[in-house]
Amino acid sequence: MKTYVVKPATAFSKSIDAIAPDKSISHRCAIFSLLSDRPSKVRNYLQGEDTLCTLEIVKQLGATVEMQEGEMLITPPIKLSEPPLVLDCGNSGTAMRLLMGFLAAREGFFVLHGDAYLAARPMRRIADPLRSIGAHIDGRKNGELSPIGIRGKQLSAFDYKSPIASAQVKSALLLAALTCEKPSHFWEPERSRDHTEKMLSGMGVHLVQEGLHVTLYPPVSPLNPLDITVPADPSSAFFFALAAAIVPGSKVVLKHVLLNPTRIEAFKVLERMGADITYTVRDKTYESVGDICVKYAPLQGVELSENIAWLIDEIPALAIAFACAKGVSRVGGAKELRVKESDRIATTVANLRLCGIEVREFEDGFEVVGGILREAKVKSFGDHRIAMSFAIAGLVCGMEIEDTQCVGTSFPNFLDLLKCLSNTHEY
Ligand SMILES: O=C(O)C1=C[C@@H](OP(=O)(O)O)[C@@H](O)[C@H](O)C1
Ligand SMILES: C=C(OP(=O)(O)O)C(=O)O
Repeated sequence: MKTYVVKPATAFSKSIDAIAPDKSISHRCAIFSLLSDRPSKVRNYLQGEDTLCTLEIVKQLGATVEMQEGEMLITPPIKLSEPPLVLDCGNSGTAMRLLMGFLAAREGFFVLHGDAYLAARPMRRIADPLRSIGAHIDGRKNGELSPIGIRGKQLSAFDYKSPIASAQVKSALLLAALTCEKPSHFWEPERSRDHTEKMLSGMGVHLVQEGLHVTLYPPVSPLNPLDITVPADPSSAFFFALAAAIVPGSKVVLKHVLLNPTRIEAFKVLERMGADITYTVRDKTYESVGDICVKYAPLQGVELSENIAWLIDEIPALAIAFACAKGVSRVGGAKELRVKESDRIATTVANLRLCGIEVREFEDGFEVVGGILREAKVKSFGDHRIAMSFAIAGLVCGMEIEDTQCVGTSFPNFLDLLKCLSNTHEY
C-alpha cells in the first residue's frame, strides 16, 4: 500500500502542460473505433489504468493497436471476435457501462468484470433499459452487480426516459441504438456530459439534440474513423486549479484543457466562490480547448444544487475549497456521489472531519463550515478522486494519504506534478 506525505506549500506560480489526457474521451476513442471499418488515429490517449483496460478489451474484441510516430492507430476487426476470456474493466464504471450498451447489440457472448470497487457499483441502470428492448444481460443480484454476462442480439429501437442524469447511461443506450432498425429517443432529467453525442456526430451519425432529448438515427453505412488529439482532462486539471485557489498568493496556468461547458462547471463554482479565473480558447476544431489561469483570492462559501451532473467528479475537490472558504457551503441533489468508486459523500465527510472541519452529511450531499484545515492522516478508500483531493488539501496543512495506487486510474503523473509545488514524497 502506497502512502503520500504532502507538506504545506508556499505561494507558487506555475504553468502546467502535462495534465493527464481526458479520461471520458479516451475511453470513447477506444470503444468508438470499433464502429468504423477503417483505422482510427488517436493522439494523446490517456495512459491511465482505466483507459488501458478499455484498450485491452478493444484488442480482445479483435482490434489491432499500433503506435506510429506518437499516434495510436486502432484498426477495427472485420467482425468482432468472441473473446475466450472475461473482459476486465478494472476500476472503470465508464468502461463497463458503455461496453454493456455496445456489446448487447453485437453478435457473441461477452463477460465484463472489474475490481472489488467496480463489483459493488450498480449496473441495472444500464441492464434494465437494455433488457426492455430485448437484450440478454445478467449478473449477480439480477444484473445489478458484475460480473455481467451478455449474449448480444438485435435490439428494438426505444423511447427511454432516464431517471438519472448520467452520461454513462445515455452513452450505453446510444451505442445500443446504433444497430436498431428505427430511430431511438433518449431523454435525460438534466443535461450530462455530451462527448458521445459529439463524437458519434463527428463519425457521421445523424443525431438530433433538442434540450434534454436526443434522437439517434441508425447509420446505414460504417462510420468514419476518428482522427483526434485528446485534450487535457478538466477533472484532473481541477486539482491544480484548487491548489492555486487555496494556497495564498498562488497562480497556475493549466494548458490545453478541454473547455466543454458540461465539464468545466467546477471551475465556474470556484469563480463564484471568489477565485480569479480566466479562460483562453486555443482551438475549436472538435471541442473547445484552451488554457485556464487560476489566481488565488479569498474564497466565500457557496450553495450548489444545479448542474450537479456537470461537476459530479469534482465535488470531493470542491469540498476542500469549501473547507478553506469563509462561511458555510452546501451541496444538494448529488446522491449519485454515493455510487462512485467510493461513497464520495461518506468518504469526503469522514476525511474532512479528520482534518478538524465541521461537516453535516445528508442523503444527497453535505454542508461544510469553512475553517482551518488541520494536518491529518486520511484514507483514499481506494478512490482516486478522494486521494487527490486530500493530497491538494495537504498543500495548506500537511497531509498523509494512505492507499494512493488508485491515482493511477486517471492521473498517473499526478504525484510528479504535485512534487513541483511542495516537498511531497511517497512510501
Ligand atoms: O461518461 C463518462 O465518461 C463519465 C460519466 C460520469 O458518470 P455518470 O454519467 O454515471 O454520472 C462520471 O462520473 C465519470 O467519471 C465519467
Ligand atoms: C466516477 C468516475 O469514473 P468511472 O465511473 O468511470 O469509474 C471518476 O473518474 O470519478
